[in-house]
Amino acid sequence: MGSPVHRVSLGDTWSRQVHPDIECERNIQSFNVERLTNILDGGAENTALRRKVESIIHSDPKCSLKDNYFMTQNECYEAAVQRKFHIQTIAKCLGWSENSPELFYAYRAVSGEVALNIHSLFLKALRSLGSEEQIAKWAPLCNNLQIITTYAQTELGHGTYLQGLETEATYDAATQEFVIHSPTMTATKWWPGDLGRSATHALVQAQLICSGARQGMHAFIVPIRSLEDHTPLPGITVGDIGPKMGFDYTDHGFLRLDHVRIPRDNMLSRFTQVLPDGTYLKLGKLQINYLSMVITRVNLLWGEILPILQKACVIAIRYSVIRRQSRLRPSDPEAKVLDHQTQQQKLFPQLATVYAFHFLTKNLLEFFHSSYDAILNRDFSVLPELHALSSGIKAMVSDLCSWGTELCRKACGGHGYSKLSGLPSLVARVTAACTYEGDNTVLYLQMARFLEKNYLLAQASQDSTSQRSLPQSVAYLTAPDLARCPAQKAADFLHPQLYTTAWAHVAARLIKDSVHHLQTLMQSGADRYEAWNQTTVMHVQAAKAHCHYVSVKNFTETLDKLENEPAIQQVLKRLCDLYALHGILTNSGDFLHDGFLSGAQVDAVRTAYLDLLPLIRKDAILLTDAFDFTDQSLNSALGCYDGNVYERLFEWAQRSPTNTQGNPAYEKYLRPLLQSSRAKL
Ligand SMILES: CCCCCCCCCCCCC/C=C/C(=O)SCCNC(=O)CCNC(=O)[C@H](O)C(C)(C)COP(=O)(O)OP(=O)(O)OC[C@H]1O[C@@H](n2cnc3c(N)ncnc32)[C@H](O)[C@@H]1OP(=O)(O)O
Ligand SMILES: Cc1cc2nc3c(=O)[nH]c(=O)nc-3n(C[C@H](O)[C@H](O)[C@H](O)COP(=O)(O)OP(=O)(O)OC[C@H]3O[C@@H](n4cnc5c(N)ncnc54)[C@H](O)[C@@H]3O)c2cc1C
Repeated sequence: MGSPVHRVSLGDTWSRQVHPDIECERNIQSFNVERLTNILDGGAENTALRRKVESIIHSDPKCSLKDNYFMTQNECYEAAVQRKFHIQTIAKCLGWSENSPELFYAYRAVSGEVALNIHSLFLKALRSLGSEEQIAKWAPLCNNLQIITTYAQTELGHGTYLQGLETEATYDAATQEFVIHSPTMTATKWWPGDLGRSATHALVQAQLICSGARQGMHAFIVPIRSLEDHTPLPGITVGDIGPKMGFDYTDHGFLRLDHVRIPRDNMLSRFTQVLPDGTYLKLGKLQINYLSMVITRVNLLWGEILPILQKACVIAIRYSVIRRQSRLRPSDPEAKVLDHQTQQQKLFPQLATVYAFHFLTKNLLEFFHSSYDAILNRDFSVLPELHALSSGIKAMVSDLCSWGTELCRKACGGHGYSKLSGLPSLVARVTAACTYEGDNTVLYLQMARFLEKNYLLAQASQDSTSQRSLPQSVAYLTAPDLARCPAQKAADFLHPQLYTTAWAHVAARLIKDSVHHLQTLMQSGADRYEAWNQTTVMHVQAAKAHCHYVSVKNFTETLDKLENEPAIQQVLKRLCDLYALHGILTNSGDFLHDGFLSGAQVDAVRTAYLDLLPLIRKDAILLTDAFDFTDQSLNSALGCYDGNVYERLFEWAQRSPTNTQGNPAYEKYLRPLLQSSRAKL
């Protein structure tokens, strides 16, 4: 079972012996961990390929994350550039192409801690918004790192409201050029990754001005630094935005453009074009230029956000079987902290959530891949649903991953506050995901707008004879609804059909209430804009409930597909039950509000939920092992596979420069202070 040699991978003294307190957790396996790893990887061949790539990356010391926690911002950035450079060299030698699974696994092995991440997001934007000629010209330059690129959209004054971006791209028909200009201080681009110190080219999102009119946000490729000596080109002011909460390895930057001229061909023109005489052509809605954000949201969920909570769960749960604190009975030895019910209540919902989100994100990726070619070929029919789902799911997953990662950190007590646990940097990193690629509230509201439209369509079709089919994710809005939950005892709440229906009921009711409230305000004289703002709190609540429903339904459907794996199906069903019931308990007011659940039924939900905790407890370590993170990529003194927490924490602390570089403050201040007070003693 598994590959312990692969997992016991740090190669330090402590790795040779697995701590008995974690070893015994692995002695009785109620399911095949390796098989679950294969399922998570999407097949045994992917697991094998991933491990092969990991062993290549981990055998190169230049790719190591070992000393990261002791580095300054500058050192982190330099090390991340070095890792990027080495991975690129390895990829070239071994023929790993852009978007290959090998490259994806290589970045996973180094925990994504490489420079030039936005370079890959630029490439995705180029491939979605650029014409075939533009892709043929720019993609090879990017792939060979002949140019380094960034995605420069956000400005000092605006990030969310893209119609408010101030950077201008004015077409000059006389020279067939665009003049890119930052007219105000607030038009300064602010935040783009890889911009501060690395990028030679920026994909600048700017207001197109041509044919005498402002045409909205469009994407332009702008050279910003010399390819000879990396100095800023004429008209460019560029630099780093300074210290941040995290992401020390990324050089987030600022950019001001002073009437910078670029050729007409540098406007990405798959869906919109400016002809030589300045005529403007557009396919579909202007918001098609937002397509690159849809793509990035989906990809970041899978590649960046989800693994953070997975790792946090691995670290916190492994640590919680080593850490002993207090006695459950006076005569017992001290208990593993994971045996305290409250510790299980903190950690197991996070574990269940991250499994739910794994399958949810996988499904979203599949939906994205099945729609993407059609969109590129100008069939925009699925775009509204894809945009709504990617917005709402990005918001829910990043919100709950952020919440869950912080909870895992706190669940490790004092040691969770040490950077050496790995948890503080995970928290700092995942928190950013609630903001980048769209602030979560704003994204929930995009989902809410889609729900409102489809609710009204559902109503209209119920009132008429012709049935209109709704997008699949909102089809439940036309399904018959139960007014009361039929459950009579705790065990009834372990039926996926029952809790999925409960979530559908609550989501549909919250959508209905928010839309009706909006309409009531409008009927009483408020205009749509005012009425919308007065109901946004309700819309966000409805959007959250809908996303929760989608995730519960998706988890139950995933279980159905595992009928050939009964042991794995059983262990995942417990997580699915826990995920759904935990959601009901934390939002019980919404279920009680219209009498769908009674107080007694909520008590029964709690009983069912609490009964699941000890069942999950038995498999907890195995469920975290199944993610199959290497010790190098976890980079945590608390979370290693072997469980030798204290030895490693002690040894890693010795490496701190504060212990090896002497103490200048002693010479300057402490010695004089101590010596002067000694004279008085
Ligand atoms: C790759 C694997 C992993 C690699 C690892 C990498 C690690 C790297 C780690 C971190 C990387 C971070 C990178 C971060 C990058 C960024 O943050 S880039 C900047 C991102 N910025 C945003 O996301 C801005 C958010 N704002 C918006 O999206 C929009 O402005 C808005 C909120 C949608 C509002 O726009 P507006 O023009 O006002 O539109 P509306 O009036 O609200 O809507 C009009 C209609 O358009 C539809 N619509 C809106 N957006 C889209 C879209 N994206 N796609 C399709 N359709 C869209 C909307 O639904 C409306 O439709 P109708 O209702 O039918 O009219
Ligand atoms: C780590 C990191 C990396 C980033 N990388 C990039 C990058 O590579 N390229 C790039 O271009 N940008 C990047 N960004 C910028 C990021 O995309 C924006 O910060 C983000 O889109 C949020 O916009 P904002 O900062 O303007 O927030 P604001 O919109 O100013 O948000 C402030 C508050 O206002 C609320 N609010 C705003 N509008 C509304 C509304 N319509 N309705 C209700 N509430 C509203 C929000 O909910 C929030 O509470 C990055 C940011 C971070 C933190």
